[in-house]
Amino acid sequence: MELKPVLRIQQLTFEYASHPLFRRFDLQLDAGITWLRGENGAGKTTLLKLAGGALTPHAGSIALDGLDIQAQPLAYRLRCYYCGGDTPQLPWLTVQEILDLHLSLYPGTDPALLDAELQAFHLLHTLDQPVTTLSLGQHKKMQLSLALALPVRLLLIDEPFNGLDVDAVAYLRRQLSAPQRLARQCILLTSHLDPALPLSATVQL
Ligand SMILES: Nc1ncnc2c1ncn2[C@@H]1O[C@H](COP(=O)(O)OP(=O)(O)OP(=O)(O)O)[C@@H](O)[C@H]1O
Repeated sequence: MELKPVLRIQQLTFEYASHPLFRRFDLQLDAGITWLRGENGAGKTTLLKLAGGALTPHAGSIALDGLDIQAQPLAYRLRCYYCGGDTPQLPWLTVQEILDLHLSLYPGTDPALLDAELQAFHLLHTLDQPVTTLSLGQHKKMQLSLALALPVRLLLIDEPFNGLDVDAVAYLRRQLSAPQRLARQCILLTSHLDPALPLSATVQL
């Protein structure tokens, strides 16, 4: 019996006004980690945003476990999380409020697991701070805590190790390499350096 890919991108076309980036682009990913490589400007972040539903394809289809991103956008997005390291989109919220928002957006998340991730990243003392007062590295750690705790099928992580301190890099590497995680999750990550993780595939743009 043929196994269906977790993520299936078919005939994807997307361009910014001045940049045709993807023309009839195909990609199929199974569970495990895929390293997305490419020079600056190749379109790595754009592809993560397309797969995460933050950008809409101009043509073609993207499906996660058979759920089409355009036909079933809510069901699709419940199954994926995009960790982009961007600045906060709701800057008036505290860290705790951002986390609570995600807990309600993603039913089935174990709050104790999220707490454990926050503890491992030394963020528990920041919960009552406005999210804008986090340092860049702390903000990344907050997003990564969510990435590790949310029960999603597809994890999209832009440059996971950029800006992290040495302990956090080691911790993240251990968590991403856990065999139970690799068996159930499809993780697509970008990195200019070898991520030193157990990879299922490498995709060069
Ligand atoms: N909002 C936008 N409007 C217009 N062009 C954009 C926009 N965002 C990105 N681009 C362009 O699209 C191209 C791909 O950008 P993208 O951020 O996806 O590249 P990348 O491979 O992630 O690069 P890097 O390795 O530098 O992070 C670049 O040429 C960039 O200038």
